[in-house]
Amino acid sequence: MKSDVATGHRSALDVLDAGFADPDGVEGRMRITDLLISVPAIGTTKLDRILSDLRISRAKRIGGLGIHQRQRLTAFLQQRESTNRSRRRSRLVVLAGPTAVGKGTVAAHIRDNYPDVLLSISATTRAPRPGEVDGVNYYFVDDAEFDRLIEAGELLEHATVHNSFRYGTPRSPIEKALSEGTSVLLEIDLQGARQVRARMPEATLVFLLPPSWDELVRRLVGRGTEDAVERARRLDSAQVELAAQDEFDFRVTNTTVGEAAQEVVELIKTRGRGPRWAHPDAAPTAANTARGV
Ligand SMILES: Nc1nc2c(ncn2[C@@H]2O[C@H](COP(=O)(O)OP(=O)(O)O)[C@@H](O)[C@H]2O)c(=O)[nH]1
Ligand SMILES: Nc1ncnc2c1ncn2[C@@H]1O[C@H](COP(=O)(O)OP(=O)(O)O)[C@@H](O)[C@H]1O
Repeated sequence: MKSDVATGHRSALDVLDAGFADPDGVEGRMRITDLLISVPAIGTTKLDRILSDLRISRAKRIGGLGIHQRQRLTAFLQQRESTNRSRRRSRLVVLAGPTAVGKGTVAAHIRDNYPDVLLSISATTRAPRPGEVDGVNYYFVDDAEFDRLIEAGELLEHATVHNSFRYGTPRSPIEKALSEGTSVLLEIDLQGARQVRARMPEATLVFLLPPSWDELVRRLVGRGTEDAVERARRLDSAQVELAAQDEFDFRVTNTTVGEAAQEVVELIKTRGRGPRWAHPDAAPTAANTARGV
């Protein structure tokens, strides 16, 4: 664990400024090596490389730096602080759950009402439905293009869903958004959620639950997009999918779309990671954990 005794809980930039202002004071006499080692994620290995890049010798103290060395060190620490700030703010959140629970509906509500969250647009080999727009709902591609995306490493995850078409998450828009401090929501199936967990353990996984089994069946029938045989098949997989809910960090019940969307957005904005690391208050509450499903 890093000790911040040397910097007294202040940021390294504050200590640097104090050292420049008073070269003979405590900060001015502080060694550059001690200052840099107090910065999170800088260890002895990185230290030498950073000092060499900044063209500062190990023996230097803050007060003894030349003007150009000061400028280079200040720019380096500013850049580091701003990168850390954006990393802290942005989250990758995966929303999954059984068929017809309302994943698409809740995700669309978030896209339309919370513009600061980026809803990832998947690539798929299925044909567009009436009203669906390429590049808005999905990137509609053929099998050859899907193979190319996989081979080029352009998909963060991909899976064949409901035994029929292939779906995958384009990697680069997500990496760009996260590096700019924008949170990203993926609405994907269970296989995809597991792949994301394996590849990006820092992602937050949210499982959307129906208020009851009967309501799930009503929604599937009410949507009217599958025939009776396909509905029966999907309900079988829904049983299997519901059994996986404990793999997820949080569970949100989709009783009303607006409230479920709001709960997901609150998880995006306030929870960095799952309960393994989060504050105890972050544990799912009785209110958002469905019973008897
Ligand atoms: N693994 C994975 N699943 C996805 C992706 N995009 C969508 N899905 C899932 O594919 C399933 C089918 O979605 P869709 O074609 O919109 O059909 P619908 O759910 O029957 O309306 C849903 O369970 C989505 O969560 C993706 O990029 N990766
Ligand atoms: N909170 C809700 N209350 C009532 N109906 C809902 C709710 N959320 C979604 N639905 C309806 O349930 C059906 C399935 O939703 P959909 O978003 O297509 O599910 P999924 O993407 O999980 O397969 C749709 O007809 C949708 O309008």
